Amino acid sequence: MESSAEATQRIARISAHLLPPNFQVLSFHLFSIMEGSSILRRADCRAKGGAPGFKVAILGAAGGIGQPLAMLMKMNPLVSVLHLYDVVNAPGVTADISHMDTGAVVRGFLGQPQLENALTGMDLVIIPAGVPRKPGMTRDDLFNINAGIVRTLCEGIAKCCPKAIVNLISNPVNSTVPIAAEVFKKAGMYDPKRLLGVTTLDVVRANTFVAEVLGLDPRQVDVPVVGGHAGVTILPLLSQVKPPCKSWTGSATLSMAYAAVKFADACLRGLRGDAGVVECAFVASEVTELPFFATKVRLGRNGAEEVYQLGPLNEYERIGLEKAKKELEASIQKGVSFIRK
Ligand SMILES: NC(=O)c1ccc[n+]([C@@H]2O[C@H](COP(=O)([O-])OP(=O)(O)OC[C@H]3O[C@@H](n4cnc5c(N)ncnc54)[C@H](O)[C@@H]3O)[C@@H](O)[C@H]2O)c1
Ligand SMILES: O=C(O)C[C@H](O)C(=O)O
Repeated sequence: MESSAEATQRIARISAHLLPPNFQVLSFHLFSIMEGSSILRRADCRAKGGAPGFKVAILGAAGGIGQPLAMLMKMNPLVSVLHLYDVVNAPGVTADISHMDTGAVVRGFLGQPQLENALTGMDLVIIPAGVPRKPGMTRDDLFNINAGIVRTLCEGIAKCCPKAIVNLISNPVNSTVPIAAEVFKKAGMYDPKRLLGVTTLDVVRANTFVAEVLGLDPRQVDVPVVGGHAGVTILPLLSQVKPPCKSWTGSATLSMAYAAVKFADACLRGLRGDAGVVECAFVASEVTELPFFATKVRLGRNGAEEVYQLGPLNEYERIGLEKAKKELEASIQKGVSFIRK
């Protein structure tokens, strides 16, 4: 094993050659920023000496969502360490992202044997791992493959970072969140506040569409989207749009990465202790008779510290709510049975 003095000398040697022709040499070394390499220990030093921040892992980091999500999290000043895990292509994505001259230290982890190292010590785990829909499929069609993937990843979280906040993106969210909850219950570490299904894309879309209709900047618009994340369970409460108004394919990856970062950033601000951080999320809930439901939640040091009520609904929304609850109940049950069976 290389000593830290030797590592320092080696890095100094590399730095001395920081001229364009020598970028090949530098790249060679940077491309070894995978677990177990000597560069990793340098990364550890930077993490300790660098600006304080949170440790974040992305599981499924080489995918359509994972890659732009990793890029955006590397740009987030609240992140000090970024772990990128996938069953394919993690080394290449890690090398690529690590070249960005922002503060977060990036480390890559490839395949199941490295899952535990990827998760150990993490404050926030974001999960976009699993298969996406193809044309003609429903999100529920993904259940058979993604349920097993989410179970395995959550078993790792239960073992290695049981206090982490979990942002679950993998579809069908209406079932994968209950699956995660059951895995955590089995492991005896379930904290409902720390498990959040990411429904931010629905909010981001609703804000954008409503802003377009109203001729506003989407950043000025706030549309609560409640229920769940599939078909009729996605219920935008247009009667509660702010500012108030009188009228009114394949799988997303880039807008989803944006939405995931928006939500993850809110979780990190909550962890930091910022006041008044509120987002919609699919969480354990008593707002309806169902055990999970998406509404606005207040994010704090412990995750979803307060789950808000639905507020007044108009007639159209009340009918939508009943339809949403019926489908949601079946999806939740399906997830629970997958683990309890
Ligand atoms: N919650 C939402 O709003 C929302 C929005 C868009 C997509 N999604 C869902 O997110 C998931 C990912 O979508 P995508 O477009 O990035 O898919 P993708 O196929 O491009 O990427 C998925 C990644 O997961 C990895 N993966 C597969 N099995 C894994 C395992 N066991 N451990 C770790 N990584 C594993 C794959 O190697 C791949 O890199 C899909 O289920 C999709 O339906 C959710
Ligand atoms: O629709 C999908 O399959 C992906 C995602 O859930 C979305 O809302 O775009």
